[in-house]
Amino acid sequence: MPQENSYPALQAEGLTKQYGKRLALADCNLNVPRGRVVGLVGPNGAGKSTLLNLACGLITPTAGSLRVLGSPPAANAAHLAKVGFVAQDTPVYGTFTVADHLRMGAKLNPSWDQSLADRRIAQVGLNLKQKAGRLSGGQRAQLALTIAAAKRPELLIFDEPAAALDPLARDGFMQNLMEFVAELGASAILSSHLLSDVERVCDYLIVLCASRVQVAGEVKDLLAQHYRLVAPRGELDRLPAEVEVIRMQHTDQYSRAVVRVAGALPRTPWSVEPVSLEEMVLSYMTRAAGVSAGLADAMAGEAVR
Ligand SMILES: Nc1ncnc2c1ncn2[C@@H]1O[C@H](COP(=O)(O)OP(=O)(O)OP(=O)(O)O)[C@@H](O)[C@H]1O
Repeated sequence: MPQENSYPALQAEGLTKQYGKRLALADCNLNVPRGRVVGLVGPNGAGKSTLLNLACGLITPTAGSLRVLGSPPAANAAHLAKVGFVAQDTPVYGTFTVADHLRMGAKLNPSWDQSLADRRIAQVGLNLKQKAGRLSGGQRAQLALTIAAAKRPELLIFDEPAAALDPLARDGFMQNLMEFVAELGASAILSSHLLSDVERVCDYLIVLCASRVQVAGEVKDLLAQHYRLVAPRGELDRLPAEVEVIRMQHTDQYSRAVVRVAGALPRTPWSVEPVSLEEMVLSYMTRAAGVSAGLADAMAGEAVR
């Protein structure tokens, strides 16, 4: 039997979720190691919340399997204590004070760390006597993060944690999140539309589009495997088989391709440039959306360099 610590944070095989006839997640395979901060990105309706809700055991799969920290989601009380979840709307009890929330957290969680909770509440300047219903969106998010972290979970799951926050509050929230993860020695998964946040805090990436995992892996490995090729128009039409074209764009004179190569890029006479995380993610999203790159670029008024 492998040691419990050797289990991945998240392992999905053929994971599928349908709501009635609507397919929200289709045949997803994932193997996310522990100790990572995972960015889950994808357009609206891609299936991100569905995947996170499955991981928390709030909903069950239609087919396939999912293991979280080596067990089925929410397998038992001990497993529930290992996972901290902050839902999309950072729900709090409006008539409860901040102190009430901490007391409730302490009662419900056997591994509750009161000193961590007190310290964080003081750091982010929350008033213990204030009713949670009167907190701003950013303060609510900080309270929800504090409660999730004071459980001292092994895995923190956030569904768009910073969506409602202004840039300054978001910056502080992301900083706090990184500190928590480092302090707890935990793994974290956060869904986000904000690729700059993902770039800043995540070392593992999952791109989910049209209900399917388009690409997943360590950010540094993915960035090392993707390139932008620029060549006279038409010259990129016959690339070697080991070069996977993720996105191709054309102008009258030039072609530009974002490609993935598992090993070394074969020698080419063309311009080879690194891609940013944003360009890589957008390339997968465009491919998944089945949008003709030329049409999309024409609509966006984008010029090929
Ligand atoms: N409870 C539900 N009942 C029926 N359909 C649902 C339900 N929840 C989600 N869906 C559908 O499943 C698909 C995936 O939704 P999901 O909320 O997982 O996407 P998402 O990537 O989190 O989107 P967003 O970025 O907009 O939050 C969508 O088509 C959505 O309409």
